[in-house]
Amino acid sequence: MKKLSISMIGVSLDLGQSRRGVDMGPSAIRYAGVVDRVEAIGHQITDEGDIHINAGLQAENSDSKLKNLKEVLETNKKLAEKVESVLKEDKFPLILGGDHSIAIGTLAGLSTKYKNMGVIWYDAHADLNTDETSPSGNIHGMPLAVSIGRGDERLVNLHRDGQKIKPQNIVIIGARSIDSGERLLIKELGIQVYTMHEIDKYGMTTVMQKALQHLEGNQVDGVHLSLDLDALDPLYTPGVGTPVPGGVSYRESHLAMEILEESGLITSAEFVEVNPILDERNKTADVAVALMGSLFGEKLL
Ligand SMILES: NC(=[NH2+])NCCC[C@H](N)C(=O)O
Ligand SMILES: [Mn+2]
Ligand SMILES: [Mn+2]
Repeated sequence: MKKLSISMIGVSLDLGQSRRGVDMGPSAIRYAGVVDRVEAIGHQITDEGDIHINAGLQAENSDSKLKNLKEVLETNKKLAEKVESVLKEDKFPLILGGDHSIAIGTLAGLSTKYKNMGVIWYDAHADLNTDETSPSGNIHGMPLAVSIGRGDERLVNLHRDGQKIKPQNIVIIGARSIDSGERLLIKELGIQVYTMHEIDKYGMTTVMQKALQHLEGNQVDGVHLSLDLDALDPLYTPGVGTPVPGGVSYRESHLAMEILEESGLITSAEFVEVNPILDERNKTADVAVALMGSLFGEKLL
């Protein structure tokens, strides 16, 4: 496997959703041993520290359609700049969340280099809501919509104006909680979604192969993995704010990461939604680091 030079960026933001604590995710993932794990495979990794915002505990604005918009914008702007600068040094960006709203900044930063980027969205949710369709007003349910140019223009135009990724370059894997507005958008744009149904029916190997074939068919110039720990069954990852039963297993997730690694297509990754307050003895961060092991080329033999 190719030796990478990885830049790890923590984003301690929990204001894209309503349950506090996911801002401590980067710290939990560090304690779970990410640096040693990745170095043992033979990669070089630099910890760039955290991007954070000093919002105190007051922030949540409960009846807004875009909760904590100001803080989410500010944090994502900083993240997009950081990702852009890491790419200029030819490093592999590895982003630790934080809630999933940080994908807005990640994808904006990545879009400065990759003009036809593929995205694998490994998640129980589609995160395709806009402020108009969201049942919660939580921005962590909106990052994919924002990145294809839908929703509030302050979010859509973050870092660079307009669309950052093409809807046909998105593959969602593991979905099992999709809101009605998201369902309409998926149908309207023909976004590829492999729900739990397809994973159960065809198996993870077939699903991942189809996902990668689809992206290769589109001649993508890079592939970003955005992995929300709630894609896994809460049995394995209890430390997430929006758990949904009936999820992907631990083994299936390792298999998915191994197939991504074998493809050699992944050019950046983020692991989000680890909430240590809701977790059991850092189990969820441990799973995140184990999956990073497989993604970066750890082998059983
Ligand atoms: N990244 C996540 N965990 N997103 C959960 C989104 C839940 C729901 N669809 C919403 O919009 O509020
Ligand atoms: Mn999710
Ligand atoms: Mn998500």
